Amino acid sequence: MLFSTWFLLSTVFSFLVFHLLWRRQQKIILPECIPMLSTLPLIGSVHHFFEGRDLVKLLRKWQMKLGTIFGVSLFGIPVVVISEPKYLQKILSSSEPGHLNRPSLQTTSVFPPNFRFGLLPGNGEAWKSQRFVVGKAFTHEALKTYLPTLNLHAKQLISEVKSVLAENKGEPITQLQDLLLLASMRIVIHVVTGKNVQGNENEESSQFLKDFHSIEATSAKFLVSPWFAVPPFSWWFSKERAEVGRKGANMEKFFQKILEQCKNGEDDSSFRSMMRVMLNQGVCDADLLSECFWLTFAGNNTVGLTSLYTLFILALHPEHQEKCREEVDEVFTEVKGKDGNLTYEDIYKLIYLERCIKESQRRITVVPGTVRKLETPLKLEENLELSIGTIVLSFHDQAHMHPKAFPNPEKYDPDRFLPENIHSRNSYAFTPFSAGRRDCIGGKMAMMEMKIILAFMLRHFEFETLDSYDNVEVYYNVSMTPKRFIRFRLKEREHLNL
Ligand code: HEM
Repeated sequence: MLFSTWFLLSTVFSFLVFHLLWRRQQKIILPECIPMLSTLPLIGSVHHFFEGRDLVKLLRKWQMKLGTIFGVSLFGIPVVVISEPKYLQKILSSSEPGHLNRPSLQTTSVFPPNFRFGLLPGNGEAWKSQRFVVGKAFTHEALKTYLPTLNLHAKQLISEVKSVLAENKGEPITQLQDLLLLASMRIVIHVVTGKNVQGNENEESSQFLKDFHSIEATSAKFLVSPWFAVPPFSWWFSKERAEVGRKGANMEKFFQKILEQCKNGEDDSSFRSMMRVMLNQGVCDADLLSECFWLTFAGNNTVGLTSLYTLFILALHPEHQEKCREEVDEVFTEVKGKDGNLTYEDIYKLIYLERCIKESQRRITVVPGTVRKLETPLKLEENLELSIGTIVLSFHDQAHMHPKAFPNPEKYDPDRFLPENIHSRNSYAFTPFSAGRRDCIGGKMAMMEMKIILAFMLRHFEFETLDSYDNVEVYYNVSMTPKRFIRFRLKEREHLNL
């Protein structure tokens, strides 16, 4: 009896899935002139995903074979992958509401159910009004007020690196990645909530950090496979699902407590946290807490990893490292007498460092692609139009290696970002923070943060690495992450008497 019920249910279920996939496959087709990965009935090109486990490596391989625009079918859903700057411009510069939405697939379902609202997962009118609200926390005036916080955490990072060096007694160190990720996490939480969670003295905040890292790791595990295009069966039946729900509830309590303090005027009054900015504009508690989660999620790994790759690449190129350090030393010499804190004006003087960060972002693009789901057709050329329902994947990773925009793309050359060179190429050729109306809202803050972290690091240490471009494998884990820790050798600049 039990078996026959089970058999009947699974037959009906399989039929429904089959029917759904079949209908979907009939509906949307890509223009014929776009080269496609070969397809099989129902599953489309999904079998190709078994050629390797790293999504970005696969996309690079297919691009080599098919060109800077190609199509993939995921169970009948057409995906167009583009890395040609003129096509990136078409999708990213569009302000047409039907070109601004991200596909709401598995992406949100693998996160805690209480965190469904926010800029990152949001779409349509709700996204538009939230972008206006959150935008007020990212104006130049607001960014200036975050500077003492950024300096504070950069100094804390230096003392932590010094402790690690003392423990390692001259041996190479592998802890830079963890230390940079922790620093960028503390910064973003501090700026978002107004609360400093530095140090492990507070059990509540260290539990929060643990829960957050665990949710990041779980979401990465589920988001890196092609199954993201279909309802997340693997997620519904996973053991992680209940865990994520529980941790999400704890994290909400953590944010809620800070919100109560904020409402009672007990928050850090030296600047207006993002939480306060939202509160002042009347965002309801549930939405506000959810947005705090997404801002923290978007703004920690990205900054920590980009800082790590910049230090690694500067360690590979001592001549550029030295030029950055000369610039940093000059700025710090002038800084003396201002609590050793870098000001907004100081940061603007770090021009060569900024060029090196950008060139590092070009070589290793931490967010390799961005997606949109078309709700109105998109014209790429006079006779090339993508229809409603198509997913457009802007593959920034490969746009950054386009030889026309970046001749000899393997070469590390910060001068590519001299003003005259920037002006001579399509501005959509370099888009680490994406571009257009739905670009990274935190891009300017991230650049400011990275410049402060790296300026302090270069001021205090000289960097060498035991690794090379060839043996540091960076794989897609939502952000591009090193497969194993990069090995550094650091020399403290004691002679400066800092
Ligand atoms: C190096 C650091 C960072 C990189 C490389 C980066 C990159 C990106 C990219 C590529 C997007 C997708 C844009 C699109 O779909 O077109 C994005 C979105 C976003 N980022 Fe960042 N990001 C960084 C740091 C930050 C920081 C520090 C914050 C905030 C504290 C932040 C908050 C966001 C938010 C909220 C979105 C969603 C924007 C929207 O949909 O309106 N990011 N970021």
